[in-house]
Amino acid sequence: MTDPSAGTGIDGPVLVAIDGPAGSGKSSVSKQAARRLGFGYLDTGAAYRALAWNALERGLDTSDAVAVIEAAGDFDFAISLDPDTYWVRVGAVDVTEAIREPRVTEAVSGVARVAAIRTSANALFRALVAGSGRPGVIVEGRDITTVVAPDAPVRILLTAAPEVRAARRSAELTTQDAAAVAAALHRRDASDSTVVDFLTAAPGVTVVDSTALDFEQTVDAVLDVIRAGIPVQTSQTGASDVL
Ligand SMILES: Nc1ncnc2c1ncn2[C@@H]1O[C@H](COP(=O)(O)OP(=O)(O)OP(=O)(O)O)[C@@H](O)[C@H]1O
Ligand SMILES: Nc1ccn([C@@H]2O[C@H](COP(=O)(O)O)[C@@H](O)[C@H]2O)c(=O)n1
Repeated sequence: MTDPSAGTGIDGPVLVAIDGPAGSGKSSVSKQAARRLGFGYLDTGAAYRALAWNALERGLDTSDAVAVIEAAGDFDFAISLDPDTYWVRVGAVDVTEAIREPRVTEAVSGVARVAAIRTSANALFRALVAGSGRPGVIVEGRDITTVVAPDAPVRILLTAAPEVRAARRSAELTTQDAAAVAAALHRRDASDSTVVDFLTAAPGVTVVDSTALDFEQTVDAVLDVIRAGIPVQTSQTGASDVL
């Protein structure tokens, strides 16, 4: 069930929803756009990754829904919404780097396919936005435009051609074989897209295709969509303008 006020900005921060496949630029572009707006930034994939990390640390089978639910039982998750100081913690452990390890990336889809986990995660995401203390939060993931915040005033599907996404990811992971990196990325998209649809834009969702754009051009394209969608008070007369 969705919170009827989620994303409207009436009772809390404005929510900007961004979805897209692996390597489309969701986290890097959202983080930079949030900085430019003074907004918070919420990386929802980090929650699924941290839970996968927790399960692996405990030696649990991440393809077993019962084991995954067990791992979620004492899961003490915390994340920064500050785009300038990003961190992720499980209990006292800083897992910001550890959740990017290939073993976690391989396991995360198994964790994310468990319906009970998704329900709890979505409630957590809405609570984090509501308590952010920011005028707005850019929330990125796979089902933000459709499930977490379908009523958000700005909803974007950020995409790029599969070979371009694979090349960008491969450029980050220079110690790994490029073909293996591309195969892992496409395998994860195939698995994740059986659970939620982030490859086609739902009605009302704006597509930003970064295939032919560089990073800054993509940030600007996303900011254009946000500014077009969010009216804010800019004068003491109460006149409405855009960011
Ligand atoms: N328009 C762009 N042009 C060039 N490089 C880009 C562009 N957008 C993003 N990148 C780079 O592509 C890589 C992947 O981006 P990022 O990690 O933000 O993707 P993502 O969608 O969050 O991926 P994942 O879902 O796997 O976490 C990063 O190195 C980022 O700097
Ligand atoms: N809204 C979301 C966000 C993420 N997932 C799952 O988490 C994995 C990691 O996400 P990244 O954005 O860090 O790559 C992703 O592969 C999905 O399995 C999700 O299901 N819903």
